[in-house]
Amino acid sequence: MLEINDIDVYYGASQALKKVSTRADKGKITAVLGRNGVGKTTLMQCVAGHVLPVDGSISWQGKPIINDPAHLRARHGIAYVPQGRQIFPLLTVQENLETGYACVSRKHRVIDPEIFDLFPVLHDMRHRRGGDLSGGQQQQLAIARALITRPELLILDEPTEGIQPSIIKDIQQVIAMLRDRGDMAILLVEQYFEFACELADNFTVLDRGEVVLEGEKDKVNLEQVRAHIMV
Ligand SMILES: Nc1ncnc2c1ncn2[C@@H]1O[C@H](COP(=O)(O)OP(=O)(O)OP(=O)(O)O)[C@@H](O)[C@H]1O
Repeated sequence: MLEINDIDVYYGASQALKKVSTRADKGKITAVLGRNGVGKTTLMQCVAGHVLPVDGSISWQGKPIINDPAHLRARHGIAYVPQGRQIFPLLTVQENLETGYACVSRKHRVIDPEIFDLFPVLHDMRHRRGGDLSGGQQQQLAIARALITRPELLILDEPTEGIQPSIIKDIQQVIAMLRDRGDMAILLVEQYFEFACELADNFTVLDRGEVVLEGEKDKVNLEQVRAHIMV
């Protein structure tokens, strides 16, 4: 579904990604792992359309998208939950969710009750401001906002960062459930090895902008994967 081949990215003279390739398939989770600053977010931003590689290709559902702007990719089913969540603190939970409407046709501009089934706390807090939510609740809101767009590719950039363990478990269950539905590909950036390991079907491990390990979970050496993300 999503295929990334040999992409190179530069920030000025500094090369952030070197010939990076990976893929994401329907009903599967590809975990992108690596230490701080190795290029994980840059890779996600290339898929979402916020960073333009100088070389290589990205195709989504068989079509090249590298020149498509971010809003078009969102309309074509690619949803990005950025690192740090980036919810709107002064908008209510309901209004934050409604910002996702921009990517969908008029008839789909409703909040699917399933979203509140997945995240009941958001229903209870729907009239509260986003900024009043805990970090974990904000992460749930950011994922829910992405789901409003009915994505077929969900990009999650470090969803466990700064979140208390009980909510991490809830988020893990939701991500597993979305995968198991079988109609969505998921790209998951993580530094928390156990979380990634429980969820991943495939791994892509980056180090200094390069893929140093990749493969299906039952074929890669998990201790090697772990070693690459230990500080
Ligand atoms: N906008 C930018 N301008 C210049 N350099 C950048 C920019 N964004 C990222 N970088 C640099 O590119 C490299 C990769 O950064 P990136 O954020 O993609 O890594 P990461 O693996 O996601 O790190 P983290 O886990 O800390 O989020 C780093 O050296 C970073 O300093």
